Amino acid sequence: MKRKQLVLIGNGMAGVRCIEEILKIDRDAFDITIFGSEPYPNYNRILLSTVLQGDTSIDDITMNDWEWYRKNNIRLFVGETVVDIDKEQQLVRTDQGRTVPYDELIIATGSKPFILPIPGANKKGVTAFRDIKDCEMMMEYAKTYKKAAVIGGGLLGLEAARGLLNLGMEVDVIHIFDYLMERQLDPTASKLLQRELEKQGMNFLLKKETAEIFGDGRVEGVRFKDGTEIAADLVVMAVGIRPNVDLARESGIAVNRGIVVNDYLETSVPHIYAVGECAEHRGIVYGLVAPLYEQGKVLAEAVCGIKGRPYEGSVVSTQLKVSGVDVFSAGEFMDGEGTASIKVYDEFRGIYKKVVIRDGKIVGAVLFGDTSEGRKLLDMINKNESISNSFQLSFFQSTANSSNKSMVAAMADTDVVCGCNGVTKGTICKAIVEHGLKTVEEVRDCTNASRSCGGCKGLVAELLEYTLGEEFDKHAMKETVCGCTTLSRDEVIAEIKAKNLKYVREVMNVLGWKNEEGCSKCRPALNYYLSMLYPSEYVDEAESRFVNERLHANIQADGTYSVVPRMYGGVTTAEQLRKIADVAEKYNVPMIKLTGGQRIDLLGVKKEDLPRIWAELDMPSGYAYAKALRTVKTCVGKQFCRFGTQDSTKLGIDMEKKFERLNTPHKVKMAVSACPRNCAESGIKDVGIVGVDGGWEIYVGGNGGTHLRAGDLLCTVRTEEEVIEMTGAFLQYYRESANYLERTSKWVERVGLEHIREVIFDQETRRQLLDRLEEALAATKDPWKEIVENKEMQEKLFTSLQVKVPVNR
Ligand SMILES: Cc1cc2nc3c(=O)[nH]c(=O)nc-3n(C[C@H](O)[C@H](O)[C@H](O)COP(=O)(O)OP(=O)(O)OC[C@H]3O[C@@H](n4cnc5c(N)ncnc54)[C@H](O)[C@@H]3O)c2cc1C
Ligand SMILES: NC(=O)c1ccc[n+]([C@@H]2O[C@H](COP(=O)([O-])OP(=O)(O)OC[C@H]3O[C@@H](n4cnc5c(N)ncnc54)[C@H](O)[C@@H]3O)[C@@H](O)[C@H]2O)c1
Ligand code: SF4
Ligand code: FES
Repeated sequence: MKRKQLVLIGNGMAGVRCIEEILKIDRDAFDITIFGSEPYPNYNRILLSTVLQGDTSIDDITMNDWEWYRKNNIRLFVGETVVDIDKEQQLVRTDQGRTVPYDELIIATGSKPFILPIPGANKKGVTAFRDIKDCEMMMEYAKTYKKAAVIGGGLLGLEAARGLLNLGMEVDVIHIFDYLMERQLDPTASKLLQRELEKQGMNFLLKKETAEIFGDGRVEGVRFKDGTEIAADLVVMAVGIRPNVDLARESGIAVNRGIVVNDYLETSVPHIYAVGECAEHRGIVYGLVAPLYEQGKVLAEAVCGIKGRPYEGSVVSTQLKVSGVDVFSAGEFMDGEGTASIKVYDEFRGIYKKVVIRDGKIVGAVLFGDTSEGRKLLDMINKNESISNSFQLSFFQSTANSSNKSMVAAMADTDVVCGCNGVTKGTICKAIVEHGLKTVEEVRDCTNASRSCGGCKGLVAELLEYTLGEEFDKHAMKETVCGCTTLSRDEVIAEIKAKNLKYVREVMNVLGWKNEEGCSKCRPALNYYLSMLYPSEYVDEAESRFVNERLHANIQADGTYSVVPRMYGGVTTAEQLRKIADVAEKYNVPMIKLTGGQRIDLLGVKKEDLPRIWAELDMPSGYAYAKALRTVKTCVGKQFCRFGTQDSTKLGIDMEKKFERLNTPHKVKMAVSACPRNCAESGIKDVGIVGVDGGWEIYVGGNGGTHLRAGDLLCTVRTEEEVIEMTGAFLQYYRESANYLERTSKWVERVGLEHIREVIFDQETRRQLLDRLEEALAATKDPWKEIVENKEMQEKLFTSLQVKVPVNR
């Protein structure tokens, strides 16, 4: 039988979850096509706050990697926007001129951030906080600028403000009301929250209405309606969202605030459904994932022809993702006509709890300082439970004893543990026992619990401990390579050595990978570990690499690439500059830019032009895309600078020539300055060299990125040869003992400087490290040259159009 055509518009959290539910019901019912305007596979938008706060990286928030789409035979078009729905012919058209027919169509276009219509709102330096692009822009700005203003003291504004503080900025939060988060908190809880956030370093401007954002081209400040103003280099607008309904409205589908849907998520047009933040159900548009996932479940059944349980609306609860702050809010949290409330306020410990009661039933709650009862309260609201005397007693008692250690034991099987995904204690415990789950990641992959905001991870871990007893510690405390295995990095490496495994697939097969294809986390990691262990015999598996490394160029936001040729020590010649200029002119390169690492970057290059450009440049790859040595930045040094005590340029060039092309767990940046004035910024590099009288200081583990860290002084040596020797031993030890994707800054902190010193100061160990380093260096080749000389590789990599491999910067 011919499969029906299912099209999803919007590759976001709600739409893709609905597709997952459909696949669970009947994986063969549809040919599925998904369009997404953003250039990524489905990612966890919620965790952008965590990315900005520095607790996770953009690379780690992918929810469904490219492989998932491939395995489920889903045609995915990213960076492509649907611009028209022809409901008569049942077709969608995209901005790339593509036309796709549908039998069933799901609209999941989410929301657009609301941008205040005030003068200056389009200035450089003003951003919303909605997607990866916004998040990256803020992280980039924080490297250069100091003062941030966040407009909007709601959930998003406060999470953004915390992130910007973590990035080293001074943050003013501008809020229109006289207390924060008025949509979730009552004034008492809000004031406690404000006090806590002020302690963390936020500054609040309450009851302020923004009139204008001023600045000459770029943002310089914010002016208010009362005539006052503040300075700002970055302005983040977090004043709410608006459902993204233009496409539906223009296509003649009934739209109110959102796309109007019934209890089966059907719109006014047959065969067209809407789900997520773009949908309006019974007059309500939701902006949190829990209700959107509930909608997705009902819609999946409806699309598959099962008219089961209808969607009847949700009671929402929220928690703020700011460390050190526990706030919870659910349902009707403000006192009103016909309600009474119970309040507990422990001013000394900063704990406030309130439940709102109507007709003897709990209809809402606000908790601050101790949110352990949040889930229980939400459950009671959802189940319409009457308030009992025992509840009242426990409500008062738990303030005095707010430990939730024994909480999981006391929970009923029907109690919800993961609010975002609606997963109960009973479901989790059953899955742990039936599937032999041992880690939080395994529980997540099996039940979805903890897959969204991650706020329930602690409870899931406690449930594991409760269910597994002693067995838990052994497994769960260990960081596994990824969810495909229960083995840690060290265990995998030990097994590879012991069993003499030589290929990525072999490792996955022999070590019992749960997902036989692996995932975007483990495949590049295994590829690296194998190349590190067998440098001269291992054949690199390009398909296990991220797209940048596979194509030897950095993919840009618009799908073009950048080309950075190697310029040893940041030194160039007239001849090289002429070649670069010629190439840039011939291939219409839209931007030529100097990088922070003293290189020249040709931006906006078409993929198919890459091999010709490399051939014509005839310069080595600058590895600006790789987990390898990127650049050695140098200061002018004693040759020209009157303060210079050493020849930093020569040493920088020597170091770059020595270590170029060396594969490392993450990118490595170096710098050489010829005196402590440190013009090459040696203090914030993975390896930073500083000239001092009679020698060189070697600093390690510095980082100038999101996690700013000054390098630690490893040692002081006399000669350039010793610098290269110590650096080589340090790099090799890092290669051998760091986790894949662990920067030296994190690695040095994890293993400790003293330990690194003990290892590399020991002469015999150092000699062995250097021998292994030489073996690895001997096996490297310049990748650009290799491709220029190999027509088959050019054909395979640069002329086929669809390369869908993981992106990682
Ligand atoms: C920083 C941040 C933190 C958050 N934290 C939480 C939290 O802690 N808890 C919580 O529950 N919720 C949180 N949210 C809200 C949550 O992320 C959203 O509710 C959820 O992502 C909405 O899912 P959606 O699929 O409806 O929309 P989206 O995830 O926005 O997906 C819609 C997608 O459709 C694409 N699209 C739009 N129009 C078209 C078109 N015409 N053609 C093709 N593609 C199109 C968009 O580009 C977008 O990628 C947070 C949101 C942000 C921004
Ligand atoms: N932890 C979480 O659950 C979480 C975190 C981030 C975002 N989100 C979701 O993302 C969406 C967007 O969040 P949001 O905080 O932007 O929306 P929101 O509507 O919840 O809050 C916006 C806030 O901005 C304030 N505001 C409006 N106009 C203003 C102005 N001119 N000046 C100053 N303040 C003004 C409002 O009073 C309100 O408190 C929401 O759906 C939210 O639920 C949830
Ligand atoms: S670091 Fe010292 S030697 Fe190098 S350029 Fe700066 S002042 Fe001159
Ligand atoms: S509560 Fe958000 S992921 Fe479980």
